[in-house]
Amino acid sequence: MSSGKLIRWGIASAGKISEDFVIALSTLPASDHQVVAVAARAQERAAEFAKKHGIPTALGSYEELAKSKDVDVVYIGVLNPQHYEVSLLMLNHGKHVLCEKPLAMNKKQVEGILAAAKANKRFFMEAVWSRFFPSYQHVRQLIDTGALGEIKDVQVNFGFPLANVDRLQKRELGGGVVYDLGIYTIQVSQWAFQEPPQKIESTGHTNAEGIDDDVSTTLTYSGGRTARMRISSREKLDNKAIIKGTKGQVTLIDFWTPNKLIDIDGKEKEWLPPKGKHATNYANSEAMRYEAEAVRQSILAGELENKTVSYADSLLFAQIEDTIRKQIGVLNKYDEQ
Ligand SMILES: NC(=O)C1=CN([C@@H]2O[C@H](COP(=O)(O)OP(=O)(O)OC[C@H]3O[C@@H](n4cnc5c(N)ncnc54)[C@H](OP(=O)(O)O)[C@@H]3O)[C@@H](O)[C@H]2O)C=CC1
Ligand SMILES: O=C1OC[C@@H](O)[C@H](O)[C@H]1O
Repeated sequence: MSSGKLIRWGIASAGKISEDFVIALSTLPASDHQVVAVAARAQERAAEFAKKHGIPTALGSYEELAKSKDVDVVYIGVLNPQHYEVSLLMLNHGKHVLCEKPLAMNKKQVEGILAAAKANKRFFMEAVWSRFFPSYQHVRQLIDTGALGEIKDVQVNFGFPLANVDRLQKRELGGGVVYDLGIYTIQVSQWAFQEPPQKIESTGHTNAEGIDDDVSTTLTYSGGRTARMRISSREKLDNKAIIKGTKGQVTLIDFWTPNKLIDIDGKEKEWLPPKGKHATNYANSEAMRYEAEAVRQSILAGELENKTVSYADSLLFAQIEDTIRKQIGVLNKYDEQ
């Protein structure tokens, strides 16, 4: 660590979400967060990215980033099938890590990553950024204080027309709507119920390559309470999460990136993150600033995990994803290893 409160980020991949994460960091105080290096599979791409964002070092491999002495924590924005190997690479070189969702291709890989984090005594977190929004923190409070009563039902839909996005549609790129969008609907249900589901029932459709592109799942919790979810890369859905309790309900609007909610009193409540210097590739990515600051706080406190997205959370997310994929018949080579 270079100073009392500064953390120095390295960025693994020069892709879209990596760029958005750097833009989000630029909205935080430079005395707290600095991006010191970016690495890509090709040096030129890293150099172009570094030039645009004023990053001092551009590296032509993730290995060089892992070995860098200037980096405290690595943000991993590579494609899904590479999350496992790049996480291990960084952890085994003593870096703290924030890795994009879905953490890995199955629960077994998640276990391997978490074992490496523990063995190396390094902070590790799956980048489930939604949970760090002020709106999610508000919902947490409503649940924990009993203001919503007993949570009975969660209804959540997440869909966009993403048929032309290769990383969602192609098996070798880690495609599948369960991996890409399902993680969000699962995590919001778990945010509400705070216990593992007792039953998981899914039906789904696949694309011509046999990759899931529209899936409906019901998670049943104790006492017959349910979360009903639909995810789709075929069409736009309402993208809301409605959390109903015995005393009231709350609705997260655009629930994966919710600046807004409809509160228990029926009124809208809004929190807006500041804009960065550049436009982002994905909607509202500046709000990744909340998770970035949580990572800093955890690292400064010497924590290996953050309670908002804990190791146990990531293991359960992966287990639910695995079960859904199995139920709809979308398994892949990682499931056989
Ligand atoms: N939190 C959020 O809101 C979002 C999260 N994501 C997650 O971020 C990750 C990356 O998504 P996104 O940035 O959209 O992806 P990109 O298509 O921008 O690719 C990201 C990086 O992956 C590497 N890559 C690209 N193609 C290949 C390939 N064929 N083989 C191996 N590596 C390849 C490249 O790394 P290099 O630059 O080193 O060449 C590329 O820059 C995914 O895991 C996704 O789930 C995505 C969108 C939003
Ligand atoms: O994380 C994500 O959030 C927004 C979606 O458009 C994208 O496909 C997904 O990766």
